[in-house]
Amino acid sequence: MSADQDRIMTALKGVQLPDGSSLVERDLVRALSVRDGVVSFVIEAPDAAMAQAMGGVEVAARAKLESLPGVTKVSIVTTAHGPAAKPAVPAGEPPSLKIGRHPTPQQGKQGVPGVRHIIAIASGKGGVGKSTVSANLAVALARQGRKVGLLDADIYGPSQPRMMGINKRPASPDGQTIEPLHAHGVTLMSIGFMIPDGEAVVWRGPMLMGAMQQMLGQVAWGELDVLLIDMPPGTGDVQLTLGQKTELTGALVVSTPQDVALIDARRGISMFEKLNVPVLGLIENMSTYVCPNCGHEEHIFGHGGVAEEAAKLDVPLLAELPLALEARLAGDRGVPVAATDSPLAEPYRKLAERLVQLGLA
Ligand SMILES: Nc1ncnc2c1ncn2[C@@H]1O[C@H](COP(=O)(O)OP(=O)(O)OP(=O)(O)O)[C@@H](O)[C@H]1O
Repeated sequence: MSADQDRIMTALKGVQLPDGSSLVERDLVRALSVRDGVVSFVIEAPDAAMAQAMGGVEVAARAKLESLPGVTKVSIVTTAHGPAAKPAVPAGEPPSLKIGRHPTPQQGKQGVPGVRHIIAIASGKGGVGKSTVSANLAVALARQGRKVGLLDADIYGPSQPRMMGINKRPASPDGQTIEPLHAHGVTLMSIGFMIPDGEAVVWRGPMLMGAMQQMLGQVAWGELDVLLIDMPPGTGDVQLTLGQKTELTGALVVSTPQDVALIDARRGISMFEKLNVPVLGLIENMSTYVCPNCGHEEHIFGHGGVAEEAAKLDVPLLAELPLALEARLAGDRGVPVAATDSPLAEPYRKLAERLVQLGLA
């Protein structure tokens, strides 16, 4: 624990619970993070009733911390550990499926029963089109008759509900397993279906590890040829957890040809190498821009960078995907362009075909 974290924990020792004990004494503080004066943590109450009684405690904890020198912002989320009280749970909703619990101990890397390949789709940098590629590739594989799952693990901004055009809370008839949703022939699960906007952003290591374990192990994925995981950008806790704890077939790294994107992509690739996760190939997105009016082709973000990087790393450049307004509009509409008859579906069809030929999907 860092000196900053120590200081916060010491202050929290003075925050009393209704029964006279303290947050620290009862060991209810989770995922404490202190960065640039911003303090965030989770109060994990033992049950829903106690979580509800925590309102005053949250206010007191916030006031106490805000009075400390150097603290500029305090963000606290209260969650309940274990099942909610029965009457509070509407019928059909999963009572014991609180996503974001602590991980259960696990020996070594684990696969998902019934799933042949698990492929992480990653990028070094946000906004390069990783979610767009994940959605379209999943749909293109499904159109080729493959049984495909898509797990949206982008805790910072789950975009698959929007891109795949479906957003509702999955059911759990037995209260243990989560039934995934289905869209465009793809079996789909998103962290965004299960938690309120922004909640996961405050999670750190163990909470994220627990959430990933649940999304892989508690979801009834069924028999799949391939499960694609749309990762958060960068090289954070989700990547580490998945790389260390999940039997991944490998990772696909998406980048634009821009130098800054490539520098970040390189960082991502080196992380996967350290975790012994094979980098299956690179995908260049926003490769060229073809003007819809005059047909002129422009390399807006430069050209050839991703191909050079792939050659250097001795991994295949699996696709060069054009920058096209239609692709963005399709994503915003909830019908990925790969699900349509547009010529823009073609590069995704080829990418899917290539993965099947390589025995990866
Ligand atoms: N080839 C493309 N042509 C046009 N627009 C695209 C293309 N690829 C992605 N976009 C658009 O760029 C934006 C960012 O894409 P996307 O969300 O897929 O990126 P991301 O890498 O997953 O970002 P983040 O990691 O921040 O979630 C979206 O609005 C998307 O529609």
